[in-house]
Amino acid sequence: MSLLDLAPVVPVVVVDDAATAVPMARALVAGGLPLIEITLRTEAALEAVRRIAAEVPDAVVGAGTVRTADDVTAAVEAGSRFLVSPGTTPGLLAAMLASGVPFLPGVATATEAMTLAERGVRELKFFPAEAAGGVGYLKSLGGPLPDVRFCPTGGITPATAASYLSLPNVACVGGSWLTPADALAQGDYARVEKLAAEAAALRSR
Ligand SMILES: O=C(O)C(=O)C[C@H](O)[C@H](O)COP(=O)(O)O
Repeated sequence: MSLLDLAPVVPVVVVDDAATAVPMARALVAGGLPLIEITLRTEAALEAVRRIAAEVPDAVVGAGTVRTADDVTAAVEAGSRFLVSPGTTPGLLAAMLASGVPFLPGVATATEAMTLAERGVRELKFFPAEAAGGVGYLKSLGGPLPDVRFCPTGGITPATAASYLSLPNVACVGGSWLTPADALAQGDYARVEKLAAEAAALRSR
C-alpha cells in the first residue's frame, strides 16, 4: 500500500514553535489523519519532525518544502518518513531516489509528470493545484497519463477538496487548513482535531 492511501487529506503544517508539534500531531491522529507533512520553512521544522517521530508513534511524519539534497539529508536524519517537494530538479530527484524513504516530488505540467514517470516515479504532488489549473487540469491529465497518481496541494479548501478526491487520478489532497496558525498559537488542539475529523470523513470515490 502506498503512503497516498493512508488518508484522504495530508495536513501541510507550518510550525513556528516546536512545543506545539506533539499535541498538534496527536490531535491530527485522533481526528483520523496520520500522515503529517511538516514544511521546512521555519527554524522549528526539523525539531518538530524529531519530536513527532519520537513521541507520536501513530503519526507518519514527513517533511515538505524539500528543495535541495541537503534538505533531504536533514529531513531523513530528523526522522522524516516521507519527503514532499514543491517542484523537482534533477539534483533533488537524485537525492530523493537515494534517500530510502517514499517521496512525492512536485510537478505542474504533463512534461514534468512524464519526465518522472520515465524514472519510475508515478506518485506526484501537483502544485500549486488551484493556481496551476485545479480540478479541470488534473482531469485533463488523467486521459493521457492514467497511470500517474497525484496529491494536489496549494489553495485547496474544505469546500473544494471533495471535487479533487472524486477524480480517479487523485489519491489524496494536501492542505494547510487543518492547522490554522491561530489555533496552534492558542493551543486550541480540539479545533485541530475537529478539522481533521471533518477532513478524514471526505471519501475518495
Ligand atoms: O511547502 C511546500 O512544500 C509547498 O509546496 C507549498 C504547500 O504545499 C502549500 O503552501 C500548501 O498550503 P495551502 O495552499 O495553504 O493549503
